Amino acid sequence: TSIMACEFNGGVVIGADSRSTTGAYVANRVADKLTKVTDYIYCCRSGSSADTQAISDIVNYHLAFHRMELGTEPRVETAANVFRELCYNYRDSLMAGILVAGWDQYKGGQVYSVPLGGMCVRQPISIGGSGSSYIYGYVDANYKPGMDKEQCVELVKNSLALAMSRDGSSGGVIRIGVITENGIERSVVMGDKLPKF
Ligand SMILES: C#CCCCC(=O)N[C@@H](Cc1ccccc1)C(=O)N[C@@H](CC(C)C)B(O)O
Repeated sequence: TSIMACEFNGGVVIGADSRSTTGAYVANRVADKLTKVTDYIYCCRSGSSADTQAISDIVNYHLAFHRMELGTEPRVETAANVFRELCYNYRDSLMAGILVAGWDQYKGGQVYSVPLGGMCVRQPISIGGSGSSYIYGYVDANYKPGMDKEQCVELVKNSLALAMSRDGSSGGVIRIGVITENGIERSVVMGDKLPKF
């Protein structure tokens, strides 16, 4: 898996490849790793498909309940803390590297990384999954604070395309999500349209 999330003024851009593997076998070439938590909060999943599906279902349930009690949309930080609580408390039983990203009325666009051990840290830009190993240098060299939505989309597409070209566990299409106060706008970059380097 190759996943990425990037903050911009007014929202976040999330992206993922679409390959699910069992060893070298491609179990699914059109997997959807961008998973809804609330209308304004999504997560990018890497690691065990089963574990990350189970975790995101539980978080979705908790936040739906919290939203009813609260009477307004939950904070992105709250969603990240529910992921962290689960990923930390059951760290010996899980294989889940999750990026939590979304928009709320208090702090706008936010990205929180919840890697394998169950820590939680906010980052303006974050990458994850097996493919991320190949693009740390590219992301460090090309990320600048204060990028707008279009620049973030461009960086996410180029970064994931590079990771997908080198990582055998990543491939397929690039799924993109842009989350703002208006909700999410999804798009897909097909194999023949991937940025070529
Ligand atoms: C059996 C079976 C199907 C296993 C599917 C399955 O979880 N594949 C995993 C790799 C993995 C992990 C842990 C145990 C085994 C196999 C996979 O493709 N993970 C991708 C993300 C998920 C959300 C699709 B990515 O991280 O590469």
